[in-house]
Amino acid sequence: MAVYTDLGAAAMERLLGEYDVGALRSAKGIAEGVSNSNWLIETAQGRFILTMYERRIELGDLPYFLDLLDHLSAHDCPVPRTIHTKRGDSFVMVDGKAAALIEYLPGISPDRPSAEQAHNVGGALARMHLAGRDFEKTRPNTLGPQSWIDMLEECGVGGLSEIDPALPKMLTVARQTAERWPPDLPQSVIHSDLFPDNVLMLGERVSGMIDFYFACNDAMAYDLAVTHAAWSFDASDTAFDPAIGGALVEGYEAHRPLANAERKALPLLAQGACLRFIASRALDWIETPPGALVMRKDPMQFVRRLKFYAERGEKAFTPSPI
Ligand SMILES: Nc1ncnc2c1ncn2[C@@H]1O[C@H](COP(=O)(O)OP(=O)(O)O)[C@@H](O)[C@H]1O
Ligand SMILES: N[C@@H](CCOP(=O)(O)O)C(=O)O
Repeated sequence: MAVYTDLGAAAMERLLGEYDVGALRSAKGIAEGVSNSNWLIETAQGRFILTMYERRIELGDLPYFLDLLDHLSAHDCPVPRTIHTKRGDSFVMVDGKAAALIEYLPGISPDRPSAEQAHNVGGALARMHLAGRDFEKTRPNTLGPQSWIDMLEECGVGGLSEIDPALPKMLTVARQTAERWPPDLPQSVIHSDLFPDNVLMLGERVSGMIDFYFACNDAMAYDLAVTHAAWSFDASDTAFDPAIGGALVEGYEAHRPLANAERKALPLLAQGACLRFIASRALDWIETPPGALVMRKDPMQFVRRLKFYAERGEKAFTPSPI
């Protein structure tokens, strides 16, 4: 579940009163998600998402994330707009916590994406990268190569091996990958966490890309590699689906063809993407006590994907027509 804060009816009405969205009709907590509290809000004017920022988010980064939604939406990307208060603010403070009202977008996150859906997600990602190039705010990637090493070191060899005996080795792999990390690939705004649960779809069409709270300025090809690693494997992780991976890359390149250096870098970028999720999941695993309300995600899932990318190299990214 992801409603960490109990906002009573009066507090909710007061909060919504800051906005020009009409009278509050209902507010329902949303079960999905792990980081923030989310409510589906209905007012006389329609539906909205209210997000209260609970963990991992620096207040100083909120203008980047929330203005980015407006920028991308104004550039015809399927991204929800930020609703501003009557005073023009993009977020409000409630008992010391920041909260923002976001446009509601229809759609369902796919659990078994089709190749056509993957193709369209690749296209939406490329269009987002193109639209992000003239976004005036910047934010560094705080989850870049050094952070994987830092997070794994924070877990400690003992902590890692308690999760799985194969995990401590990832510290060496992270150091080696960081040393080989390509420094100068073309950059833009990247989502950097475009998992299926952060995409809403209506049939084959992408109706929404959400959860931009890891967005930053970094290599566009890295974002494609993250998305590839997040979408192209079946839930049991036993199989890579070349039709999904191929369609994703092909859909991306229909809008933004990759430069040779980007294409060559993809296998390493995908290994880095795996390390980023291995490290954050391992740290979350250690910091989240068993029995907590939040589901712990398995770091070993991305150890297996990392091995796949190391073995398969460029062949993992060969486009296959849908
Ligand atoms: N703009 C939106 N339109 C429709 N549903 C949304 C929107 N934003 C979030 N949601 C819903 O809320 C859930 C959790 O949102 P998310 O931003 O992914 O939370 P978290 O950061 O906690 O993972 C999503 O799975 C989706 O169902
Ligand atoms: N996609 C990440 C988890 C990020 O959490 P979120 O709740 O902010 O989407 C992973 O799978 O490890």
